[in-house]
Amino acid sequence: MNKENEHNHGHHNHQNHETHGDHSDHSHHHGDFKSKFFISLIFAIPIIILSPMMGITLPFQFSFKGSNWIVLVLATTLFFYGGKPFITGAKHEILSKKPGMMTLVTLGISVAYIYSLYAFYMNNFTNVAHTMDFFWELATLIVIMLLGHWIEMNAVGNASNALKKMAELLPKTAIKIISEDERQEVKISEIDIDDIVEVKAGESIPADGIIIQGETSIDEALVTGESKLVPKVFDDEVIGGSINGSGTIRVKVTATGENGYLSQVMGLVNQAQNDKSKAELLSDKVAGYLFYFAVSIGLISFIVWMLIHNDFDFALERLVTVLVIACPHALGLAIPLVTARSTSIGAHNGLIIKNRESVETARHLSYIMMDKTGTLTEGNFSVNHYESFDKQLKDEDVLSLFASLESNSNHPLATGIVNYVKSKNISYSSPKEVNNLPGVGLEGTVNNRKLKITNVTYLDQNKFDYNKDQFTKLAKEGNSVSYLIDDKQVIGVIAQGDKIKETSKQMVSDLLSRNITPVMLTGDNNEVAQAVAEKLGIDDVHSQLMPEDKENIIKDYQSKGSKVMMVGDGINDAPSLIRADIGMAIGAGTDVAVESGDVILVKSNPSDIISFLNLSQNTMKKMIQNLWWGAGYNIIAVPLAAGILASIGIILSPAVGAILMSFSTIIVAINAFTLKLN
Ligand SMILES: Nc1ncnc2c1ncn2[C@@H]1O[C@H](COP(=O)(O)OP(=O)(O)OP(=O)(O)O)[C@@H](O)[C@H]1O
Ligand SMILES: [Cu+]
Ligand SMILES: [Mg+2]
Repeated sequence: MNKENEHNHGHHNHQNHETHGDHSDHSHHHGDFKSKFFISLIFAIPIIILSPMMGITLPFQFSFKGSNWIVLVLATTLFFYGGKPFITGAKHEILSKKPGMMTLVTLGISVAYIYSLYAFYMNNFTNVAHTMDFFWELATLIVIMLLGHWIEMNAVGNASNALKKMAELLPKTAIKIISEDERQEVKISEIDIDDIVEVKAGESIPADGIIIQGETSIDEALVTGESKLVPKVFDDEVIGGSINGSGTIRVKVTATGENGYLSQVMGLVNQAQNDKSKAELLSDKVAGYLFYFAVSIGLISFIVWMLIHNDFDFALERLVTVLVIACPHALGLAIPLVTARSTSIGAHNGLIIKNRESVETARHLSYIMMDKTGTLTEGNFSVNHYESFDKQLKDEDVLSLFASLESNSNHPLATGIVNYVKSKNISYSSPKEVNNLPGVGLEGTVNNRKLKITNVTYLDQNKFDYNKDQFTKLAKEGNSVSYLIDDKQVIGVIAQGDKIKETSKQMVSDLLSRNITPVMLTGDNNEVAQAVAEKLGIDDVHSQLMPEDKENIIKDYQSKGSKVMMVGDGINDAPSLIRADIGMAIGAGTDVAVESGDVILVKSNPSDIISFLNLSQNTMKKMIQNLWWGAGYNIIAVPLAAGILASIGIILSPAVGAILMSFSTIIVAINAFTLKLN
């Protein structure tokens, strides 16, 4: 149930292209960080030069009488101006009761600022021994924080602007054919379904449609990932956003705007980026803990250093460094960046990942169940034998009856028969009162005769007489065999063969080498199922299944604790696609299957099953690496910042802490960006 709900909202998400997930909350500071960085830098330089404490590193001093006042004014301005994005961010976090990165940074710079005010007061208005102020530390800290966050934002932008790139695939205008000698350039938004548009060589296709004139080859890299020209002729489908090769074509538009293929994919990618996956919820949690961890370690190290050295300045510096270094910025981006990248790599390679959890589940799979027709085989049936058993009917008459009854069905067997009959120029009529018999065939009235087309299971169950030897022979040759019956007897037979997809065999052996057991689930007869399974190397075969059997088999395997993926294309596969831990729909299949799937294979190519497993494996690897770079590094960084190695001279200043914290984010972004499919 739960799962179905998820799917539903997946289909209404095209409106929210504007909305963004939590993690991009601060992306509107993007420009902010940049200009604030440069202006803050200008403020920081005199602060650093005029700060007396810089004497440690500089052999001479620039300070003069009264210069400390200049430092105070500049630093105060810098704190409020440069620190503003962090302070505002912290306010948001505290109001929503989720103290995190911004709160840590704000705590860090506030402690530094307030303490410096105190030092300033002590130095200028009391006779107490010299107290070190922190203004130059504050200045460098703010400047580096701004720089770091600006670079981070850029990196994040690059990793997640796949959507923008996709949107740019569609041209802005199109040439609409109004009449034979009138054409008009119109905006893309003004194209309607059934309009005819002309696409010249080298131009992008403005909308999904069917070629009604001309021939060409088209670069469909947006679905296939590879820039390869696919030949297209009359009646072939074209996808909006793909690029026309050498010929001029006229296209009758079948889908525009939000219904177009590209928009749908963009909607899915967008949704995937906004939904929180389990890994992401985990990283949010860790980020929350990190706040408390940093504050407690910071305070503890402050107290410990006070007890050891009784040096307030030193202790305070350690506190600030801890707060700064623990800024979980990287963590907030660790998972979303990887998923954004993974989803868009998928989409560009014909793998549409509707439910992102499937990427996380994929590594636990023990079984992949596959429907036969359309999944492992082409689903283009040729007719190998047909015969009449009724003396009144010629073989061709039986063939015509088969075609008549099948003519309204879009089952692959039906399409095979109708195409064959059309190619032989045999006429057929329209059926009446057609009724699908799931897992069996169909019934209906043709020329006032009540007829059924069924498989052998039905004949056996209902005790019809038929030629069993002939059946065994046809089936052993790899044929799906269907019978035509009236209420009393079998009046004809048709045997249809299908070709195994080229990449099926490789896919099966790849699965086996990954220790995933391939299982075939088919409604077809045992003999054909065995023949196909043997050719492919599949040992676990379930045949002559009724649609509900597939779901039950999946439940069965699941009840033993296994994770199961189902790959299918038919209406009858929809329940099992939903039932399975991952439902993978073949893109060329029925809409119902596609709606029920968590993942869609646009190219209908079995080798993409392996690509999906690879992508998911690589994605998980990157996520785990990123969790370490985003949070795990604190195991080392925080104690260092707290001064645990001070005894051997390793002490981090707050500014160095800030540099390290930015590094971690940049590493996380680069790591996500280098995610590959294979
Ligand atoms: N329109 C039809 N014409 C003829 N036979 C049909 C038709 N629809 C279903 N059948 C019969 O029912 C059986 C099961 O069909 P179904 O579409 O449920 O198969 P399936 O479980 O998807 O298996 P697969 O796709 O692997 O062949 C078919 O093998 C066929 O014998
Ligand atoms: Cu940060
Ligand atoms: Mg099927």
